[in-house]
Amino acid sequence: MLELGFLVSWLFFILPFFTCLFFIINTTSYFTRKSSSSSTFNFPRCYPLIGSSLTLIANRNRHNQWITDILRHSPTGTFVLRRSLGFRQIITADPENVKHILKSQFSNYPKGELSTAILNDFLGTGIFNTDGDNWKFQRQISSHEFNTKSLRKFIEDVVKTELYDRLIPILSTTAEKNSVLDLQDILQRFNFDNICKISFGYDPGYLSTSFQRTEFAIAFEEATRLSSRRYSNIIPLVWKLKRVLNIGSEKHLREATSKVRGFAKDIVRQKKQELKEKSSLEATDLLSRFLTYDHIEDDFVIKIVISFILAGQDTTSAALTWFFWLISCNPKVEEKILKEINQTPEKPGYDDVKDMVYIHASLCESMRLYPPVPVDSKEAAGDDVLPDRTVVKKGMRVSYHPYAMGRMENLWGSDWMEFKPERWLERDKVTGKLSFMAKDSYTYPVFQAGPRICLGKEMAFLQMKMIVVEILRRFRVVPAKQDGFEPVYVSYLTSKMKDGFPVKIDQRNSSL
Ligand code: HEM
Repeated sequence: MLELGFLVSWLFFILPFFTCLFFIINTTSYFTRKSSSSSTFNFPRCYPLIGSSLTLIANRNRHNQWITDILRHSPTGTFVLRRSLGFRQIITADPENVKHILKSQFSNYPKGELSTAILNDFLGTGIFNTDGDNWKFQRQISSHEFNTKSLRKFIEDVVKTELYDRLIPILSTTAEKNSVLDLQDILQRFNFDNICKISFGYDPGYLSTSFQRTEFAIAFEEATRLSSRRYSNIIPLVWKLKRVLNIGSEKHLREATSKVRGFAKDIVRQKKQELKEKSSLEATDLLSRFLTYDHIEDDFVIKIVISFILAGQDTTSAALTWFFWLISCNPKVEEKILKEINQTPEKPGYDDVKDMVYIHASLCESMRLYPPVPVDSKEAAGDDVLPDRTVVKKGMRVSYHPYAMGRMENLWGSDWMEFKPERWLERDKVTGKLSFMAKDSYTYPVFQAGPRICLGKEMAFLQMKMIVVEILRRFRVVPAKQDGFEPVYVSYLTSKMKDGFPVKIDQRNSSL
């Protein structure tokens, strides 16, 4: 009944709005900005009141690809997207602008109110969704989780157990039965177990032969998906209204977040008990580390830990899904990877994987084309001018676009569309040894850059390299859908392969 009442009142609002809109479109002139570099490319048309919303809606299923087309045709690599009601968003693929936003003028570009409001119900003021001193404090404590000692422990205890006890047996069975599995789903499960162990010291056992969906993981996925849906509302008022009325997606979001919180609360209670009983317990997970601080309330700790799970959850699985797809299309790269694997010990450790430059380069190259976080936005705290002379007004949303940046000819050359790990490598003329040549982090902001650069970058590489080595050493990953299968890149908060990545697993013979 409440929903019906809401719909009727909503229609009363929306019908006159769209009637006006139709009138405006048909009677007022619009302008189309044309690039000096391309006379054929049509920049989005912009109308009074609704801005470029029509083109935005028309491209909603290929948003990243559409923005990339625009940025590739913009003479400066920057574009001002006019949204509805006069709201403007600057989107850039210019490394100088990225450096300005993420480093030189860092304090002028916080996450801002719009973004934090969207994620507030789910993440509260956890590290991923806060600015200023609160962010600094959380970053400082969390960074202990990423020192060399912790990373070594992570590889030896967490990754290896998940790999040898769970992932490899599942892949072996799939190979024996000649069946098909969704590699994206498997990698997400792997990742979820890992990140829960790091954050909570708790193993949800999500990757298992039964492929059962645990309640916590389902609620977490749902909360992530529904929170990110708020970003795609052309008019933010819509989700805010639904939230107040507790209907539709907002009702589901409330249920999902309360399940996640309830679950996290139980774990905090158990962990506190554990810490009380074993006063000398070494704080090895993030939760224990925060709980050893006085005057921090449980609710605050819960928000930090949930933020952490979100930050590390789907990123490495997204990166690896696209990596294995690219490898299956590029047998020469696979050969070189196998050569590198052949030179490492049977069960490699932290130091072995750290030094694997060809795999490292292949992962970077794969994330250039398919970054796990395709776009990142800030909000201008004050008026400013970007290095390319784009004028920024206080309150504007300013975004940089790693997906588009990985596809810019001026940054990567005319062969930007090729998957070429060699562009990250240099061979020493005397020794013949390959070494990795990092790009500057503003040209390649896949992990963000500057003071807020991803805390888990090194951990992510270690984990991904370990998985690549141990999978490719034993198996060949073959897409189940052959002939002309073209996966589709979609993004929520992180990127995904639409409809998953169904694969067959072929056992390799032992000589590689
Ligand atoms: C391929 C894997 C990964 C990629 C591409 C990636 C990328 C990113 C990006 C783009 C951000 C900035 C987000 C923003 O502020 O809007 C970020 C932040 C962060 N990442 Fe990652 N990430 C990865 C893996 C991980 C892992 C495995 C962890 C933890 C175990 C992690 C922990 C964090 C944290 C805590 C932040 C917040 C840092 C801050 O705001 O100071 N990330 N990451």
